[in-house]
Amino acid sequence: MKHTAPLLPETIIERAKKLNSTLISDALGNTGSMDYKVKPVSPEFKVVGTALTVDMRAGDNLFLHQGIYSGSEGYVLVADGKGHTENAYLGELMVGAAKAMGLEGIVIDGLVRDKEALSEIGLPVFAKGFIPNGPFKNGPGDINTAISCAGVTVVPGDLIVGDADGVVVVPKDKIEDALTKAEAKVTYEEKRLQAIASYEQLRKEQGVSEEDISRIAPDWLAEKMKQYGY
Ligand SMILES: O=C([O-])CC(=O)C(=O)O
Ligand SMILES: [Mg+2]
Repeated sequence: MKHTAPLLPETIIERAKKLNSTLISDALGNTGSMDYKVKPVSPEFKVVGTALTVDMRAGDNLFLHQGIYSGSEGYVLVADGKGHTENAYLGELMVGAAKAMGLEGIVIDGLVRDKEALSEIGLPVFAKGFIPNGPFKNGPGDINTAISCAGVTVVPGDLIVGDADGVVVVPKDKIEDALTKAEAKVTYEEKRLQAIASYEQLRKEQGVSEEDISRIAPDWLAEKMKQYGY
């Protein structure tokens, strides 16, 4: 049995909660996202926390059960279900237990069941879809080892950020840099949103001409388009 990685500092978690999956992926150079099929069971679900990993045999959730009772507040269970599509890895009982244990959420490369109950319980669960078939419970599997989950490497202790767009994994040694870059992107995007809104107002109230395009288009566009003769 391997030890659970220490929780990421609360300052890191609070900063990440003010961001979202897309800003963080931008900060990682358009990387970090799990397969696009991994989505929240309910679109309003969001999760930020420290990865606690589970490796499972395809279609078998024995180690996911154990993982739930190894967890506590601050951790997101990230389980490699090998993209298996014939059995669900969890349902309302396990999600209820995970919530009772204080876990922040569960991310699975695979399917789940009891969709309506999962939406009501409210613990953010991210998965590739739903199927009524239940899982086997024989193992083998592992807890707190490096896994590959839906196309991304997850090491225990990594930062997990999930929302309506999907799930992004930030390797431990890149967290500080990624958060700093994502925070700078927030400032940039706020300015862009303002420019876009002012242009719309100007167009409706006074009308605009071709020169006014520089008021709405991003600064880098004209320079990049020169090579194409624009
Ligand atoms: O059978 C299982 O292990 C999963 C399940 O149905 C539940 O959590 O409700
Ligand atoms: Mg059940």
